[in-house]
Parts: sequence; C-alpha cells; structure tokens
Amino acid sequence: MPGEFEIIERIRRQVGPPGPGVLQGIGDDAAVLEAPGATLLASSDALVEGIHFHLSYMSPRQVGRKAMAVNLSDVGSMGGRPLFALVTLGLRRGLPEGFLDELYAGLLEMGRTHGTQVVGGDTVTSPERFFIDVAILGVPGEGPPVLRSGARVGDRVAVTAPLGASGAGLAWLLAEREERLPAGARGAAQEAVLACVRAHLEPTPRVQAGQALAACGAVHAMMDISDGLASEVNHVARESGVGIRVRGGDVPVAPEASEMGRLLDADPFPWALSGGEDYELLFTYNPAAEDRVQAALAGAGLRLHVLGEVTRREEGVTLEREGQLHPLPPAGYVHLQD
Ligand SMILES: Nc1ncnc2c1ncn2[C@@H]1O[C@H](COP(=O)(O)OP(=O)(O)O)[C@@H](O)[C@H]1O
Ligand SMILES: Cc1ncc(C[n+]2csc(CCOP(=O)(O)OP(=O)(O)O)c2C)c(N)n1
Ligand SMILES: [Mg+2]
Repeated sequence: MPGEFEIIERIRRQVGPPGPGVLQGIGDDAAVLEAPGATLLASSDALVEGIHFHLSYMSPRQVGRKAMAVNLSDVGSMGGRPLFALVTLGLRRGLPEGFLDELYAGLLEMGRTHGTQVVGGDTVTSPERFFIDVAILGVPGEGPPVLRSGARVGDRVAVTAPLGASGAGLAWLLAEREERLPAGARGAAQEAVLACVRAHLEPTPRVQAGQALAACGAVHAMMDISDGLASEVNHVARESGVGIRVRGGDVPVAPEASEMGRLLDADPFPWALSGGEDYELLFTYNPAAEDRVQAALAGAGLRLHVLGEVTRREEGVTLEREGQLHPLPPAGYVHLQD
C-alpha cells in the first residue's frame, strides 16, 4: 500500500487543476474558495481509535476537544477564522455510558472558545473502531490566507513554541499502556509527565496567533505541525519551490520533553523533529520585518523561535548539526506506510 502522501498526490492528479472559484484546492491546510460574496476556508480531519488515540488513556471529552482543535488549527494556520463545523461519527458497539454527551461537551467547549458552531454532520456504524471526522468552514481573518506555497529565498523559518512535548507524552502513554515504563520512572518528575501528556491529549490550536501572523503582512508561508517539523518543512519547501535549512541547535525542544527524555532514557530531539501533533505553527517571514512578527506573536502571548532559513531549491531541505549539513527527509507520521 502506498503511503498517505502518494495517495493524496494521485488523487490530486485525478481531480485535476482547480476549477472555477477554487483559489487553493488540494495541497494546503485548508482549501480557499471564492463563493459569491465571500472567500471561504474549508478543511476536514478525522481521528480514528487505535490510530490517533486509545480510549484507555483518553477521555471522550478529550477526544471531542482534540477533534475540534486539530481542525481549528488548520483554519488558524491559514490565518483564518473558523466559523462552522460538521461532525461525522463512526460509532461502534461497547462505547462507554455517557460517551456521546462527553464527546460533544469537548467538541462544543473547544468550538466555543474560538467562536465555532456545530451545524450538522452524519452518524454511521463503524464495525470495530470509533472514529470522528470534523469538517470546518471559515473565512479569512484581517490578512489574506497564508498558503504553504509562499515561502521566499531569504525568509527566516520559525515556530510559535518549543516542540516535542506531544511526542514525549505519547511515548509515555504508550509505554504505560504496554507496561514497559522503566522502573523508577513512574513516581518521578510528575510535573513534566503531566505537561507532556496534556500537550498530547489537549493540544491548543494557534488560531489567534495564526490570524495575527497573517495580518502582520510579513509572513509568506504558514502551516500547522501535525505530522512533525521535518515532514512539514518538506511540504513548505515543495509547495513553494524552495529549499529550507533547519539549524539543529535552534530547533526549540520543550523543557518538559527533555525531562521526559531523562525519565525514559530517550533522546528528546526526535520528538521535536518528527514526533508530530504539536499543533504549533511553522511559518516563514521577511527578516526585514521581524519586529512586526514579534509584535503579532506577543499579542497572542507567544514568542518567536527562529530555527532556519529559506534557501534556493537546489540546496534541498537540510538539517545543520555540528557544522555539517545533512539531508532532512520528511520523516514523521505517515498513514498507511508499512
Ligand atoms: N481523500 C482526499 N481527497 C481529496 N483531498 C485530500 C484527501 N486527503 C487529503 N486531501 C488533501 O490533501 C492535502 C494534505 O492533506 P493532509 O496531509 O491531511 O493535510 P493536513 O495536515 O493539513 O490535514 C490537504 O489539502 C487535504 O485537503
Ligand atoms: C495510538 C497512537 N499512535 C500513534 C500516534 C501518532 N500519530 C497518529 S496520527 C499522527 C499525525 C497527525 O495525524 P494526521 O491524521 O496525519 O493529521 P493531519 O496531518 O491530516 O492533520 C501522529 C503523530 C497517536 N496519536 N496515537
Ligand atoms: Mg489531514
């Protein structure tokens, strides 16, 4: 079976070039559509039991929150305002009592935080595993939608916060589930464990930051980090027709992920580089206007974390470590890959 990206590429070719009203079709965080009287942003993402979460460690409320959050994140990463959501449920036998009420409490509470209403959906049987898909509709914020394809040579590449806590949280949850936590890890450093687990189970979509970055006028390309930094920089490079150099020493690793590395006797860097599900924003911007970028982030309570620059396409996507340049393949989570 080909991996998810090859499948999407084939679908993209079969669908063909964007038709009337489609400003951006397949290939970005959200589609950008010109409807009579309005520009719309549209996107959907599903969470599947056993692939994205296990109900043994994730509450139905958290599943609801995350299903909404990852979709809000896709609209936020275009600088848009998410307005309406359609929710499709694939329900199986044996779901716990109160499951739906809790799931919807999570969906609605996350939606409300960002002014997004649930307006419809679909409910079907799923024979073995529960799944939830959210489709979201929004509009651009004050700035025009920021695509993956706008990066320019000379741009700086940055993220909205240190990375790796979600990957570290998942590593902990899976080790606990599979009863392979190292002896002595359990009682120790509870704060770091809680912070990583929370980052994984309750991600915060950067909707306000995305809108502010799009509005500041200096950001050329933007996307959210779902599959992992390494994967996403490759997406931006490809869609923009540029190279990207990531400086390994400048990839911000969340302190709680570093602490988790000590507990699990693991290197935290791979969590930051390719663990995924951070839902921070990756963006490129004009260095001459860095003060505007900083001001936009400060308004959203965040800081600028610069980790590389946009280069000519011929230089490819690279990781600089200890003075040496290495190719940086799109390692990260890929559905359907064996
Ligand atoms: N089955 C599909 N049919 C059409 N377009 C798809 C399909 N699956 C994914 N896409 C599109 O491919 C692009 C990449 O998808 P994905 O990697 O899931 O992006 P994201 O990380 O933003 O969710 C998006 O534009 C998405 O809408
Ligand atoms: C049980 C379990 N195993 C592995 C993962 C890791 N994981 C699953 S999907 C994914 C990537 C993000 O999900 P995807 O559906 O690819 O989101 P999209 O890129 O479409 O937004 C990651 C890192 C997880 N969250 N849970
Ligand atoms: Mg997706």
